[in-house]
Amino acid sequence: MLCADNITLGDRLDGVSAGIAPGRITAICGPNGAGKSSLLSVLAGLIAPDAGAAELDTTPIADLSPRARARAIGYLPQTPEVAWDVTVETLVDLGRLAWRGGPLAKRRSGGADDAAAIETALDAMELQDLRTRPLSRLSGGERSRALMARVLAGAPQWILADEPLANLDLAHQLALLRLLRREADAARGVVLVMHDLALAMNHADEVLVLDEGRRVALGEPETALSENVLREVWGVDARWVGEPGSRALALR
Ligand SMILES: Nc1ncnc2c1ncn2[C@@H]1O[C@H](COP(=O)(O)OP(=O)(O)OP(=O)(O)O)[C@@H](O)[C@H]1O
Repeated sequence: MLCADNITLGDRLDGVSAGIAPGRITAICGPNGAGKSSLLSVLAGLIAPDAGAAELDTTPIADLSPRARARAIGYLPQTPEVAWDVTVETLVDLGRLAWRGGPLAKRRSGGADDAAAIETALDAMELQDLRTRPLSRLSGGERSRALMARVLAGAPQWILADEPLANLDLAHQLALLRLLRREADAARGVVLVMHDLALAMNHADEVLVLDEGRRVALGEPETALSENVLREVWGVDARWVGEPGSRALALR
């Protein structure tokens, strides 16, 4: 269980509590500036809150060693930028760092587990043809897929991804959603910041809605993203059409 316990962070988050279970896809939704990325960063252990705590299976995330945290939680940032212009396969290889022990020389070249995890991640994100390409010569969506492959290569127990679908075309969006569903079915935790409310409605098991740093709703998509919530939080008058699982938003 990944828990936000009364998290406060400046004027970005105001006493947010939420228990997130593994084996499910949880979407974090809300308007621009609502605090979604801030909460995801706190849950990933990248930002220390001013008050409250993020906990993984009752252990404060701040108490985990960097290596234990990196093995448990894979984090995909919102912006697909990378400091070094490495190749796709080098980037994905970096996702294995937390699994390499021993002296530096050994850490530089991975073993069979590393190689298998890297190949699986490259396959999953359809990056084999681009593996030797430097990141500076990729499109935005390709770079996003490479960053997601780095997360997958680490085989984390939890995947925390900030708008992982934003730069992807429709086919790659659906492929990634299928992959994340398989991860959840394998009892891993999947937490996604999502702006596309129809994708959240149709693919998430649970939705946490934030507004102005506060939790507004947490529950099944049909409840957390009800037409009332859309009106109150987003100020949008819309109705859900279609069947559960294939809902679309119609503006009034
Ligand atoms: N590093 C920072 N220091 C201080 N305030 C920040 C920082 N990053 C973001 N903020 C502010 O905190 C609030 C929440 O930002 P956050 O990025 O968490 O929102 P978000 O819900 O992810 O928004 P978006 O949908 O635009 O990505 C915003 O008002 C933002 O201006």
